[in-house]
Amino acid sequence: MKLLSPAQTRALDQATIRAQYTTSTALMERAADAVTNWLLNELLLDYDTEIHVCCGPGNNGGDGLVVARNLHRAGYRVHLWLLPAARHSPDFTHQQQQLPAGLAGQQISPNQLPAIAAGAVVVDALFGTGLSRPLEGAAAALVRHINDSGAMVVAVDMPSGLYADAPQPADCAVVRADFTLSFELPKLAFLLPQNAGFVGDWRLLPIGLDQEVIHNTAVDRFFVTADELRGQLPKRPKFSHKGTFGHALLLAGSKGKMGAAVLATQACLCGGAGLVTTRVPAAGYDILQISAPEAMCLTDPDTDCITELPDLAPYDAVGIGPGLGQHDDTRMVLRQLLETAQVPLVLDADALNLLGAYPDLQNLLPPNSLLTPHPKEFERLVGEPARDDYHRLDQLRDFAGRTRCYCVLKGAYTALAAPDGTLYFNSTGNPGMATGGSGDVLTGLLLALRAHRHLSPLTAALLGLHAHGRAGDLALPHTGHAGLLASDIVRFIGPALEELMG
Ligand SMILES: NC(=O)C1=CN([C@@H]2O[C@H](COP(=O)(O)OP(=O)(O)OC[C@H]3O[C@@H](n4cnc5c(N)ncnc54)[C@H](OP(=O)(O)O)[C@@H]3O)[C@@H](O)[C@H]2O)[C@@H](O)CC1
Ligand SMILES: Nc1ncnc2c1ncn2[C@@H]1O[C@H](COP(=O)(O)OP(=O)(O)O)[C@@H](O)[C@H]1O
Ligand SMILES: [K+]
Repeated sequence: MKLLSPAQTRALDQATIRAQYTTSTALMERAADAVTNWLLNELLLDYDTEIHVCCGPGNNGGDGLVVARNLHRAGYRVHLWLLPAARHSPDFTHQQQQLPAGLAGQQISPNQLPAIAAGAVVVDALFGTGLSRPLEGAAAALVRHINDSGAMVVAVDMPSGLYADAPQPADCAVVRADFTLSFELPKLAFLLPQNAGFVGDWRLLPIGLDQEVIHNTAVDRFFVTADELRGQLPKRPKFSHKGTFGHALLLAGSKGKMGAAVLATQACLCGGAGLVTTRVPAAGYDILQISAPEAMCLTDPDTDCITELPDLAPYDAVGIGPGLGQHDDTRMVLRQLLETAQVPLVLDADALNLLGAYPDLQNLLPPNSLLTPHPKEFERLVGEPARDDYHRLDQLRDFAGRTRCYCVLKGAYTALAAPDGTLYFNSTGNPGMATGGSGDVLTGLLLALRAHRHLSPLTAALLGLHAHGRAGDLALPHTGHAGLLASDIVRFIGPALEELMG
């Protein structure tokens, strides 16, 4: 799915009106009907609930007027509140004229705010994608009043006061919604941790916007869903053998962190690599052979950390980092790997920390390498804290462009930046995956997919991120959030990949 800017959203709106020979009022009614249906069928509003519909002066407010009208006609207890404004959009004015006699909107002011009971539902239709500046005066007062009310808040299209794809200044008033009902496509703002308290749970309501126009709109950011990835993992041919699916080499583990090597190895096996060899310090030999008997184990001469790079000739891809430690000798192994590798690389954890601590190593990164930092590792990698989540995405794009690599930023909605600066956001996963070892599993899975001979670096990365989160989602009903362990994610990698197979 494309993540459009507000200007592109407006253009899409207009193009839909032209392509479907419809009117902007009719489109507004579609949007408002979708919101009304969601309130009735998903939120299960009951007739006793006090509903406050708060409308701004533009088309977001126009949506709100239609929702209020719909609910009023259906017999619900609707209170309609309007913001004072110098100008209203034509569609707002039109919808205001359609209000039934029993539903008069009342204008609010900073010292005349509606009484909202804690058990009420507030429909926030103050501002949507047309927000042009931070809220002040009556709008800011109403937003703070809604936030303090304890009512359930459902935002139409956007929580009012939030920009769709840019940061807002600290301390400005933004609605804290329980649910945000957005039309057709998500907004970038929904995917960023700093906005979680405003957006709440977000849902997409289809309103029949023109698919051809969406298809032809050029964007550099995507929210990647299962529909877009299904079929991208090649089916295994009847006469395939273990040599068909690549031989992966993993360098992982150090004293006290051999489990990371085990998890990444298991994930690489479940990710479909034909053969997996894991290089561990000598102390890891029994651990690895017992816990991952399907993998081959190449021990380092050193007991506790990796000090020598094995011959890379047999391998189709190399992964390095989980539980690796940052010993000086290990750093030399990383340097040698970066200087000599002719096959795809996946770099994680301490390999990234070493790249951060010794930035000259970054100049050696082979193009198309895949790096998988979480935000802290990413900060070490770029050597500068981000001002906010938007700035961090800029840093991610810059890093991918500068190194010509694919760089992940892990979290809920993990982001992937491609060397051309395109951003892809993953749509799977759950908070149960916020547990030690989940990232090691991702590394192993991505390594398997990079060893696959028929996947581009981008497709491998997108499939891996999706399948990792999906495996976590498939594990969840069996484990619950607290009980979900990294090894549970491993167990469901196979089923998650199967869903994506051609
Ligand atoms: N595109 C679609 O797919 C569809 C879109 N639809 C709906 O339309 C919405 C977009 O409508 P929109 O463009 O009229 O903008 P909206 O958010 O109502 O605000 C604009 C008004 O607010 C004002 N204003 C702005 N900032 C302000 C501030 N800080 N403080 C005070 N005032 C401020 C601004 O005034 P101005 O900046 O000109 O002074 C203008 O009057 C979209 O979110 C969705 O709900 C659906 O109906 C159909 C399908
Ligand atoms: N709230 C969440 N929602 C979805 N995925 C999550 C969430 N929290 C963590 N994850 C995923 O779990 C993994 C955690 O990786 P990482 O922080 O490196 O863990 P570790 O270092 O313990 O292995 C990442 O792939 C991340 O996207
Ligand atoms: K809104």
